[in-house]
Amino acid sequence: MDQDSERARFVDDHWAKLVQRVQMVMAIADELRSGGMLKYEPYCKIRAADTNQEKMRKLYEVLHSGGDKVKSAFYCSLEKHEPSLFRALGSTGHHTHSEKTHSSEISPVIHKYMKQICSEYQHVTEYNSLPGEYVLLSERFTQPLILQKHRDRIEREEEIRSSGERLQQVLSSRSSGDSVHLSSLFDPDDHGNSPSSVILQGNSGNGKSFTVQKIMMDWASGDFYKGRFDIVFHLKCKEINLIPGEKSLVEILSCSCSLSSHEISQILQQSPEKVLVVIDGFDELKLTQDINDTSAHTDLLQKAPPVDTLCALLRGRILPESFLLVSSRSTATDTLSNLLKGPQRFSEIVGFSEKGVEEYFQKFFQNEKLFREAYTYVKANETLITACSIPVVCWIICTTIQERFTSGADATSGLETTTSIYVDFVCTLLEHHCQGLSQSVPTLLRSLGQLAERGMQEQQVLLDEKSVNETISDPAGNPFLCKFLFKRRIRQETMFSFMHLSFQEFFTALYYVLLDEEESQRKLTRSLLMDSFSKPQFAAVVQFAFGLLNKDVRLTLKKYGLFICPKTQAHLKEWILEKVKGCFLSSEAVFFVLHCLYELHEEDFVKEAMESWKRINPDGEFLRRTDFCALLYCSQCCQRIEEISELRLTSEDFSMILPELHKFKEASLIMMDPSVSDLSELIYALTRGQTLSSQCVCVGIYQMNYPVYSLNLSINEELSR
Ligand SMILES: Nc1ncnc2c1ncn2[C@@H]1O[C@H](COP(=O)(O)OP(=O)(O)OP(=O)(O)O)[C@@H](O)[C@H]1O
Repeated sequence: MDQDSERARFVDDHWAKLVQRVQMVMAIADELRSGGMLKYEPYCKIRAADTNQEKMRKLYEVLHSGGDKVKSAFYCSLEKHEPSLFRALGSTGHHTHSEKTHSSEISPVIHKYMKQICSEYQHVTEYNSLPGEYVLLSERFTQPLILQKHRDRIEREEEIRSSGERLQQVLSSRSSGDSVHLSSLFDPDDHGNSPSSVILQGNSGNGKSFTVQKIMMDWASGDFYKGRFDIVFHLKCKEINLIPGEKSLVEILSCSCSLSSHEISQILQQSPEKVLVVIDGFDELKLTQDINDTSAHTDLLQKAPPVDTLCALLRGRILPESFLLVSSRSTATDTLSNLLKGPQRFSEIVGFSEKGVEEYFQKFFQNEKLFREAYTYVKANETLITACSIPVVCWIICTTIQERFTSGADATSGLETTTSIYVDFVCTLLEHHCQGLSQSVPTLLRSLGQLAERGMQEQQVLLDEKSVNETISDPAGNPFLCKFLFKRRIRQETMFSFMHLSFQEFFTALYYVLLDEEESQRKLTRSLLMDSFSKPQFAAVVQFAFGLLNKDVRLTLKKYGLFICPKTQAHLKEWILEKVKGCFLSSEAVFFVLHCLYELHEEDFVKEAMESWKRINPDGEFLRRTDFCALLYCSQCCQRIEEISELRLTSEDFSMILPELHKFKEASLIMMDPSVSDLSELIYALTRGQTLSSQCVCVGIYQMNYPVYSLNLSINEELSR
């Protein structure tokens, strides 16, 4: 097909849109007339028509009768007088002279920009990186679960309350197993419609900035959006807040990348419909004007305060044909949505799925053995594996475990407590994800604790806006809170929550231990501990409270001006000593106490408690791996334990407890499906005196859940020598 026919085809194909959108009809008609393509009479008819659409219809009669040559002339005139529309329709591929010069000038510039993005964005500086240290993005980035769906109130509540396996089931039911891939964020929906702007919502630490970095890197490497976006710009709202004076969009973009204002201006004018601007951290933008402001700021080069210029871009006043991807915490999504041009699409980074957590650990350790050890340990702890769905928690846990490996220990020796990981998480967000807090850290954490406790007392995880506003001074700027909008009949309702129930429990515990002596006596000791066993919803709170008493944890809290009164520490410890010395504890209470001691992680005190515990009776209950780790740690802390009865052991548990067995004066074990080697190891250990010295061990052997036989292995000191 020759050039004229191609251009004629273009005009025919886009005629319906041209009729609606061409504004400069008379300028085009004048040019056609002076080029001898339009006679006087039809020219007058066009001029006499009332509307642009009518003028275009009259013009078409001329184009139609004039054939490809006239249509080709119209095509060139259109390019000149309606450049934006012309580019939006995506020309013929046969470039006119001016197109050719532009693209040949611009593509090396874009190419250079892409190379520069690749070299900059492939590196990640971590929170603990020393100067000059970095890791590669490819060694860390793991695709998070992204949903393009608002969940209703019941669904949200279910997600916040579920943990472990159950949470995974709940999340996969939300996505029918499909996470949206980053490369598909702008794909057409089922009706063939593509969005102009995409909202990428996510809680603090869920990886919005990280995801943006990955998108930039993949576009610049040619993996994403090829052919769709010629150029992708990256703006960070927290940096825009700091740009002084008045700036045009072109100037703001040039502040954030290696291109000059002139190069940017050329690129934007040539094909605005091939431009994607990624704006990270809308929640951090210090809005200066009313979001309903209607000032006409439409020019790429018009100067205004940088935040106002950015708002004009978000509204679609500047560069209306471009595409926007804007990340925000949930606390600012409603404001963003009111501002942002349409059609919009909502997407949410929910965090890592279990598979994502596994992949992250694999990438982090890059060693199969270390990965297995670390992952198995974390997977066994329901609270930790649930918290790992927050990517930054994965980083904290892997970094902590790796330090243990480096110092020669295995993942399970001198384990980190769950509380210490939660404290690290809070510190990380306070240090790296809070800019310009409007209040002191102690005030912020105390108010969060108060809110958390109120919810716990009322057994609520979704907290109404009124209670939140009464307790928290700036909920929108608080990285620990999430905000949801729900439909309620004909209105919207706003609710808040913590990232997960376990964080609500943690903040409640923090609140209790930070109270002054009198308040702590009233709230914690008298009310909560007195009947802690009848308030199962507070079990995790009490365990976290013990975790917060740990010496290292207290030292960390002290850095933030948070002090736990010595009397509160003493009360909690006295309470647990009374529990273990006193009456018979149910199997549930046994594990509860073991976990409190584990979280406290203070060897001397654990020794005292274990040695005064008369009879530890798990009552044949099935032990979770975390229960077992807590028991193991507690027995490692002391020399002698009176009695443990009906301790049910799998083959794996058995090999873990065997080195500690000699500490129990009396032990009755239930061994589930033991192998011959388990039994011979037991006998070997007993008779070699590794375990028994005036000790009594009874072993019930179970096969397929049925008792098969029992052994009474009491050996006196003489024999064991
Ligand atoms: N997809 C991911 N793959 C690997 N690590 C991730 C991922 N997402 C986040 N992380 C880890 O979590 C940390 C925090 O992520 P990021 O800074 O992107 O959070 P954010 O959502 O932007 O938080 P905020 O709203 O507070 O700005 C990262 O530095 C990184 O260590």
